[in-house]
Amino acid sequence: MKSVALLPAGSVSDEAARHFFHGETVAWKYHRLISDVFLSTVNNISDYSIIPIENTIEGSVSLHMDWLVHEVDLPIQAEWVYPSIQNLIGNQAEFLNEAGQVDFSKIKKVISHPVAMAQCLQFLNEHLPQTEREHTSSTAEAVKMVTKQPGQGIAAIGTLIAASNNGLDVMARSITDHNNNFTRFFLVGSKPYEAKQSDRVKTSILVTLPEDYPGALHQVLSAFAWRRINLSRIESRPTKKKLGNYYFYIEIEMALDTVLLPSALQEIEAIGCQVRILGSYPRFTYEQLCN
Ligand SMILES: O=C(O)C(=O)C[C@]1(C(=O)O)C=C[C@@H](O)C=C1
Repeated sequence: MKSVALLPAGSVSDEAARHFFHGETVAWKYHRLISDVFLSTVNNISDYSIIPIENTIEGSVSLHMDWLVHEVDLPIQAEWVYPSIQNLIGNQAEFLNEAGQVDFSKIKKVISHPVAMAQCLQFLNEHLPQTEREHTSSTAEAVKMVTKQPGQGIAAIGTLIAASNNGLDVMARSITDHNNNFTRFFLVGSKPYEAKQSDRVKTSILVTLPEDYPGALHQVLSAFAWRRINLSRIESRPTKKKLGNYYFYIEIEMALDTVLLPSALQEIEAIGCQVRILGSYPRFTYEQLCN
């Protein structure tokens, strides 16, 4: 049986994990903090960790990217996407007006994970413009905190499962800025994930340029361009060693052992760049996992 570390029960990660591992027997290891999710696999307590890495509305989850790159050396073994559906959750009785309807102006504070909150800004700005906002380590943690502080006027943004697990009401459903809101998850760990196959394979690399000289990034990209290798994402992030020094995180739409890719990477190393392979892994669409 596989053991898998992830954010708490009722988080979006939990929903996404159950969708990905549907039909497999898994021992779930829940952790409050993403650092502990990573460390569980680093310390061989779990086979894999589940990491939310990118969101349609919010973009990269920087804290998680930084852990993946700077703090651990855990290869990416799979990628999948899952819809992030967020809801406004609380004890409805606290916020009713005389007509028996929920009056959002009675809410004193809204709490949630910063990425989840950022996905609901239009709703918050329209319905709760003056309300204090506070961040938590996950959406599940936010919903749990509401039950620990009854009568304080606190509402949380989180999943339907978290509302039902904690006996709370859903006061507004599906409040993200648009409905086509997905989060991309990585499965990381040292064991290859072989239970499901996909014909779509990706490779993630980090490229560090030797120094800041004109055309350096152009040279890197041209190694892929003339070989007609498709890139699906490129992002610069600070190396954290010197202000103004960056590495490039690049996702390539092919497996590492595909004919042209090793020579492209050799060419990039030959111009003085450092290349680190973060993983070559199957990717699964939402629809693929639903079938
Ligand atoms: O807090 C949760 O529910 C999480 O699973 C974390 C997380 C994230 O870090 O991106 C995952 C998906 C949602 O987009 C919002 C938050």
